[in-house]
Amino acid sequence: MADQPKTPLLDKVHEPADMKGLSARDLRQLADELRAETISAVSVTGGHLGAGLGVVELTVAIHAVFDTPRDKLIWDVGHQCYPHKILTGRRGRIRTLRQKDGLSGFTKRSESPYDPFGAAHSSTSISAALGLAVARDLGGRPEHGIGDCIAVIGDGSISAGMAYEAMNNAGHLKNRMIVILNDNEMSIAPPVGAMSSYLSRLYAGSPFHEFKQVAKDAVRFLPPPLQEGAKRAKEILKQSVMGGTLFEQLGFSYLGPVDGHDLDTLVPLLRAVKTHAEGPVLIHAITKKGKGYGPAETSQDRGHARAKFDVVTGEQAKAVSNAPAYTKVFANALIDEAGRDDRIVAVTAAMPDGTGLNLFAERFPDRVFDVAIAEQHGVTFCAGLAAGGMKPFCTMYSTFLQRGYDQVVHDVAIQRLPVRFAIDRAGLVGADGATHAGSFDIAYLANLPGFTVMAAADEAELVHMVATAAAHEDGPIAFRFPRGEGVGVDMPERGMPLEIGRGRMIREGTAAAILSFGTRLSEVEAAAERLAARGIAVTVADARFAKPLDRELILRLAREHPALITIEEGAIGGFGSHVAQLLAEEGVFDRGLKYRSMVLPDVFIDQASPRDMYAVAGMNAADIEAKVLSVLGVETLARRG
Ligand SMILES: Cc1ncc(C[n+]2csc(CCOP(=O)(O)OP(=O)(O)O)c2C)c(N)n1
Ligand SMILES: CC(=O)[C@@H](O)[C@H](O)COP(=O)(O)O
Ligand SMILES: [Mg+2]
Repeated sequence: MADQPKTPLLDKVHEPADMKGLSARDLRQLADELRAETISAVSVTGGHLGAGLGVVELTVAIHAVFDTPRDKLIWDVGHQCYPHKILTGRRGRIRTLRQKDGLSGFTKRSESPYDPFGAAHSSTSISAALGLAVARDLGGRPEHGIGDCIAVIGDGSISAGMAYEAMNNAGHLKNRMIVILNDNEMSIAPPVGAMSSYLSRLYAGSPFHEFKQVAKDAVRFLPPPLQEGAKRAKEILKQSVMGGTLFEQLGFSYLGPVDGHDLDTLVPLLRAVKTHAEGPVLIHAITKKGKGYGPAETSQDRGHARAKFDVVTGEQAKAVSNAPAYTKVFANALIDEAGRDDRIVAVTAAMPDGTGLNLFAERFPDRVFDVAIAEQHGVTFCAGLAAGGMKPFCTMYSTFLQRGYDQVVHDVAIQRLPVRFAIDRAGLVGADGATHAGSFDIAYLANLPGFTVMAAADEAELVHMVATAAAHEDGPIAFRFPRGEGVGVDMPERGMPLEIGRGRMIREGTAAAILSFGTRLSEVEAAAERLAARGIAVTVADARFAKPLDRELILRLAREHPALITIEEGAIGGFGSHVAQLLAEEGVFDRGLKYRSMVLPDVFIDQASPRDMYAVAGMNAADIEAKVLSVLGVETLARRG
């Protein structure tokens, strides 16, 4: 009989409880519909596509077998959580993903009880799941009724040290918890490191296909359906012949590798684990990043991140700006410097493309190192490189450098080693929201003795700062620049080292002085134009350095103006705080200077466009104009947008 048209199932699944009665066939259909919905949604919103497509079956199986939200499901990184969000009551909002007032692109506690732990930075899920499991076993508050604790972590994310710290502890504590290793042999780029090779050997060396056959065969002899899961799963548990894996040595029961797309294997296996597991269990699932969508499966990054795209062709919407991206400007400047200095090497923590070091690698394949998701190691690796006479450029997003901060202090700053920190994604980054904001690096670096801290005001300045860093041997030096495109200034032929601790004048006025650190300068100049139209002439200067400060420039601005305003794309405790400290110590405030420091507000700002996020932060041109007017006591009409 011709296949009957299938009744859509996804429309009937508003929460995981609606999945409990579904047959194996239904679950397979639900997975197909969920995959299609994920592709459709991301084609409209843009975002992380490949990872979510790779866990569609895992998502269906976990929510079918376990009792979320009482059972706690924690997604590592969380970039793969869109199918999870669709199945957990957020399908109606899934097309608001990563937009102002929309759904977060990662898991988020405040968004849903099905998100028991937020993420976005990698390798935290096992620690969090273990914490929840121990809280459960200690009798945590009843309303927190905690059942099973399940961490889903990728092969890239399990390369980070924090994952081993967690497994080391889990194997010691022995509380029941479940780790699902989602092994798709991809990080953002192809994975690197011995761990990745080990996982491949586990997969290659296992009776994977016999394993599948055993699972399939077991179905034929199964007793009545109610015994289905238990019997088959016992077979599967017994078949896990991979004794002696690293994970078992750490105290985990290791199951797998299993086909992470085969629901007929996954569901009984998870049922068996749910019924029989004692202590920590690790299930090694083999999946495909981008699974089920050709343009993702066949792309180099397997569809890791996508702009809005045409579902049929996979064609992505193009960025409109014609100014060069800061990341590309940085990469080309570093390549230029490295062509003249063979001591220059570059280090990334699993972000070769995002940092532009993929371009550097094309020119200097032996002078770039991808240390995997291992920022702590990456920083101290650079310290070792510097101690060995090299000129290492530790190239990390501001937010991810946070992961290696003790290494910055202990291994770089105290030893005053000349590590160069190329800090990309400084300031507010847009769709990735609060977890990826580069808000704190000024504060956490400029307070370190011997550190030199710079911020590029535009793409030309960035070229000069790369040259300055390359030439700087007297201790560690950092330069920061934002995500996205430059302002379209003329570009220099080559970078020229800046005089350390020297800012630059942009325009002269008398009413007030605005001292900018970083790329808010373009907004400051726009504000100055608005003020000039009001007959208020302000001085504008670019500080270039948060450390060492340009004392002469700052004291002169303070002396020659009734008001001084600083601005930076960072939280309190950074550039403006250091200027205030200087002015206070020099007694300038005693002489009545009006001083204001414009910094990011003391809140975590949710995702929106960078412009909208800076509007929330009160740091666009209109806000700067208003700040000057208020400091000068000029009453204003309601502020124009
Ligand atoms: C601490 C940290 N460093 C870097 C990143 C950037 N990042 C996001 S996803 C990803 C790769 C994750 O690979 P894997 O865990 O295998 O997940 P997959 O994308 O393959 O599903 C990286 C490096 C991050 N989120 N957190
Ligand atoms: C999930 C994750 O952490 C990365 O994919 C990050 O979103 C990349 O950020 P950019 O898009 O700024 O490179
Ligand atoms: Mg992976």
